[in-house]
Amino acid sequence: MLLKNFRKNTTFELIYSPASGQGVRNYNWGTVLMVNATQSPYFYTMKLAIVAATRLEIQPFINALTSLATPLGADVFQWNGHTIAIWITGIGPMHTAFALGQRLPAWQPDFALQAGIAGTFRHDWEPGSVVAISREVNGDLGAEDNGQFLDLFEIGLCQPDDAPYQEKFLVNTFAGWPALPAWPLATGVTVNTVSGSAPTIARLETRYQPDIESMEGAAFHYACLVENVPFLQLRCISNYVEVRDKSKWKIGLAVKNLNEALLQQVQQLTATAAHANIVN
Ligand SMILES: O=C(O)c1cccc(C(=O)CC[C@H]2O[C@@H](n3cnc4c(=O)[nH]cnc43)[C@H](O)[C@@H]2O)c1
Repeated sequence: MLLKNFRKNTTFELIYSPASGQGVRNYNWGTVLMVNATQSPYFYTMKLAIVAATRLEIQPFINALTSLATPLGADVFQWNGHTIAIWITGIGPMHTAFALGQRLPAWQPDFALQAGIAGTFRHDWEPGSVVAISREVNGDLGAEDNGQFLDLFEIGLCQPDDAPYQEKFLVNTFAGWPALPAWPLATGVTVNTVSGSAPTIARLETRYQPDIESMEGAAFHYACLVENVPFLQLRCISNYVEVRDKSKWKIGLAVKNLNEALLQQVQQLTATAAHANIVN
């Protein structure tokens, strides 16, 4: 939140609650602050991290930012007084976890937003549809036992409710996010290997009832939950999870729709926060 040039005894509705900073960090959304001229002014700008596995997936968004915002450096922009950083992590959970493990604690963003294309298990969902992921599960972290897959929890190396897991899932409650996402909510499963055989697909569906498959979602949820950063994962469906036929993937459509949704979400976030700049 940025409060500036306020008049004596002005009240402000807290429109944006930062995850970091000082002074107002413990207030909730909707809190009305009374600020008087004897108090030090609080200057808050939102720090937003946009996370993607590949640059290709969010290139249209980066192009839009380049024309609408002020570049502050490589992959860092200023928009409506807020700082937006683009973090390209690489494909898969390992690359994503390492990148976020380095960057989240170092930069401490107020919000993190992951955007990417994904496969869907739901044959009634259309390629090009955008969803927000409400919970994630690791799909291939465990052991094979004589042809049967056992996940970490079934082996007993982890308890289903060991923090930050909730019954095996990495749940986004959207706590700290300004509003519930405008897109349908979906369950995501994260894999190292894109599922492309009937037994693997059946195993994942039976165990976890996922709607969406990606290669980074669980790592993003895990990192944000551990670092206590409010987060949102947006995915746009590029393909069905089925026996691999890349010729059927609608990557162009998925990237287009993903980037429209991403721009809309970021505009909403920055505009809401910018509202705090308005001085009466
Ligand atoms: O051409 C290939 O064989 C190939 C193999 C693995 C991945 C790719 C990608 O282009 C995926 C990039 C990116 O997209 C996400 N994604 C998209 N569809 C799926 C899916 O069905 N299952 C898992 N991940 C998917 C993923 O998050 C990657 O980052 C191409």
